Amino acid sequence: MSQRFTDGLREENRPTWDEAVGHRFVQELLSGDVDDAVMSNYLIQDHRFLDAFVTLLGSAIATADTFEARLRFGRFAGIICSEENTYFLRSFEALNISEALRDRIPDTEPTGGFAALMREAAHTRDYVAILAVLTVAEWLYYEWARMRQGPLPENFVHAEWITLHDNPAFAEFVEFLRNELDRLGADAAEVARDFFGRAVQLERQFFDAVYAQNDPRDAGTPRNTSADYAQEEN
Ligand SMILES: Cc1ncc(C[n+]2csc(CCO)c2C)c(N)n1
Repeated sequence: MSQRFTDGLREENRPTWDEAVGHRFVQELLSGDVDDAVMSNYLIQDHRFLDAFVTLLGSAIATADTFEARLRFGRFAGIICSEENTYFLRSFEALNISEALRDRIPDTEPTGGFAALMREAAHTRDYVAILAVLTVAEWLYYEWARMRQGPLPENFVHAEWITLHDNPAFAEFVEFLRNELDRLGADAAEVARDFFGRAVQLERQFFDAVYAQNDPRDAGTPRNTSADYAQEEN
């Protein structure tokens, strides 16, 4: 049997893919040991990621070449715009992160890079480019979430972020995305490889960035001397 097109894409990006799936953040999340400051950094940035992601999903709804695919994207958009958003809001409350504080935290470079990539893919109006980015974002998360061997962490902030990406409905959606990209990608391989590869790089950088920052809950206090917050003085 010949290799799936999406398996080939992953193989081309294997080292970076594995660095993301096996990232320190993932390991600490699965064992329930992520520091609150790190989790806060992650969730603040990821909540913004979601905004551009929903834009990308909208473009998938608009460009899909079958009614069946359009319906699946539509149902998925419904879930993300409801349950997932409340997860973020409940987590921000548990971590004591107010909306005002979130507003003071700038985007990290990977957050900005991801938003730009997703907007670029959406703007192409090319279903293959859109699928390539969506597939990385979903498949890579499914791969790390299903690596868990021990019990779920007790903290809901950790546990729910794992179960959101490790459940039968999500697995089925990942399989659907891969099938779509398998079906259409080979005839537009350059576009698929370009967007897929850039998305994998950004996934790894996104995890790296959460360890490169201060505790966001210190934003605006003297300890945080980053020029990123200089605007606050004005
Ligand atoms: C940087 C980053 N990459 C991928 C995902 C995964 N993801 C984004 S939206 C969505 C759908 C519902 O969970 C999923 C799985 C993420 N959260 N953050």
